Amino acid sequence: MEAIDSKDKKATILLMGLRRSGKSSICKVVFHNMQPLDTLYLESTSKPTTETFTSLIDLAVMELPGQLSLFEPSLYDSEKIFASIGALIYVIDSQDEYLSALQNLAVIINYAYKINPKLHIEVLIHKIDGLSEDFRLDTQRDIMQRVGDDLLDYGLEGVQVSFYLTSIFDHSVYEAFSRIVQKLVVELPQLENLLDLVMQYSGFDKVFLFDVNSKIYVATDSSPVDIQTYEVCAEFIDVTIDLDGLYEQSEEASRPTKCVSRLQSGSVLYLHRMIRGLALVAISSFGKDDPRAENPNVKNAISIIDHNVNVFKKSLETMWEGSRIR
Ligand SMILES: Nc1nc2c(ncn2[C@@H]2O[C@H](COP(=O)(O)OP(=O)(O)OP(=O)(O)O)[C@@H](O)[C@H]2O)c(=O)[nH]1
Repeated sequence: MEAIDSKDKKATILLMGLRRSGKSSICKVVFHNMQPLDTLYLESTSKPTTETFTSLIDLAVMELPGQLSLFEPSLYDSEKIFASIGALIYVIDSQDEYLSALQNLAVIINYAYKINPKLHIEVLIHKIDGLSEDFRLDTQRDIMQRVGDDLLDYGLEGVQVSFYLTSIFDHSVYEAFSRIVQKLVVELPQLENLLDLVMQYSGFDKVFLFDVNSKIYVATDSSPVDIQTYEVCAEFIDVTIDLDGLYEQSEEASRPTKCVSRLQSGSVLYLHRMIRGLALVAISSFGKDDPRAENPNVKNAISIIDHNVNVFKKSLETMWEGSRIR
């Protein structure tokens, strides 16, 4: 198992949960663009596996199979792993009876927190596609209450745990991963400030800094994220970027670095490739009747936007040079 060295700018997220809770499916869908329905036939994972991806920070997502006992000394050194990870994601199958998962989670938090009190603990209440709207919220409330009670029993009432409702059949799992990854990016506040400036000076309504391959956004401006806007921007990446060749250095120079598209609704989508597999994707939601949409000056505006975005790209390069992981 790889040790984590902060000088390598690498952060590790550990993915845990009972058998069949959905861990492999989440990894395949988010990091390998697998179609959600194809996960139905995934074999149960029997050994710890690690996915790595290069982004603003290098990330490793390590999956521990649910069938293993947590502290299986022959397979891995759990103390070393917990000491080195940045975040623990625990996946709970919300369509199944989840009391044993909650007991397992409490044991893990108790163990992990003692080794690594700075650890971010993140709980995915997963497979919510099978639950009605009302039932989703009831389930979330029930799980949060029970986890709170369990932590109290362990004398761990100060431990922060975050909860997300997720499914691989919509964008909720990307949204959850985005928020978790952002917790590991030390420069997030500076990035947010810079993106606010880009937005303000370029007339955008929303700006994301995406990891192109996974569609996780590693930063966004400070306005709230609306899931539909996220979807439109994420799909724009698919339309404009040939994923297969993205990281091929030899062709790097010949690839277009930018794409602008006007939707029927009048909205303008803008994508500009950055460093390390990242892309800035922004949207200006001009309504159909908005005179700005028909304005011939939109073209002039684009060159101003290009300039602003290039300034942002330079700042990003400088930031990357000096970056560390949390
Ligand atoms: N309805 C629904 N099913 C899901 C979702 N995510 C995963 N599944 C299904 O859950 C089943 C188990 O998923 P896996 O990804 O193999 O679970 P795992 O946690 O990796 O299991 P182990 O390898 O045994 O530890 C598969 O049939 C998936 O198709 C989801 O969001 N919604």
